[in-house]
Amino acid sequence: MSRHLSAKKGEIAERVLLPGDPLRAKFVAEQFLDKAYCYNEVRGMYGYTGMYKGVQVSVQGTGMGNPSMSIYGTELINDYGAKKLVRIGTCGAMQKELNIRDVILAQAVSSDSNLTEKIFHGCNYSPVADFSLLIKAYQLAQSKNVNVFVGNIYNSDEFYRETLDRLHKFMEFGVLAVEMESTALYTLAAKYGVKALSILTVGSQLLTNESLTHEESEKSFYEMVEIALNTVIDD
Ligand SMILES: O=P(O)(O)O[C@H]1O[C@H](CO)[C@@H](O)[C@H]1O
Ligand SMILES: O=c1cc[nH]c(=O)[nH]1
Repeated sequence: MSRHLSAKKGEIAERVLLPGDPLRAKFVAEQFLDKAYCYNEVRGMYGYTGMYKGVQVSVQGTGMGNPSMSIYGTELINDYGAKKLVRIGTCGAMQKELNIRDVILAQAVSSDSNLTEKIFHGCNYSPVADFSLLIKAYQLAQSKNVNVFVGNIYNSDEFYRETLDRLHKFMEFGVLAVEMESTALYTLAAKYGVKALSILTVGSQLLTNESLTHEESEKSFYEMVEIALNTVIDD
């Protein structure tokens, strides 16, 4: 057991998928994993372990935002020995060529969070994806003809913003999309010497105000989840 997870030692796999929404964890376990069992219900943050193509994989909800991701990520790595962590999230698209349901691989993360400044004594730090996971996910996406984009994303501590100025500045510099957990994930992975990648499905297009409903969202994750699972089981 850890502070926020009730799994016993050995109940969580070294390969873990990380959706923000705990119900997405349940959905992935039910739709994609064999012999899945729920190892965590603490705070309703569901976590499951099962088998995918004969390999043990876990899927753990992380909640929203860097602080919540930091808690679950730290415990998964430190208390349970997670080695490959792949976020399966949603994001808001910030470039016009991106459409709802497109898939983004977050190569690098820009942020308005001061999480890394605190760690690095006021200096900038660039959280980046693990290259071996990134290239594998990209090749899988290409082989399945998924509309995939690779690049810089915007990690934010705000969902509802006082001003759109910062968002527009990131758009101007080609940043693909906004989400709320990848700074914490990539920075933790670097700290502990494990592998991490964020794969995101476009759930809303900020330039047109189009967005998926909750019901539509669930069905839109198949491509992202298949890419994530096949990436994480690869050695
Ligand atoms: O769909 P998830 O993985 O939660 O990701 C995105 O959705 C949430 C905001 O609605 C934030 O957590 C953001 O990062
Ligand atoms: O974090 C997020 C996710 C989707 N859309 C946003 O505007 N922000």
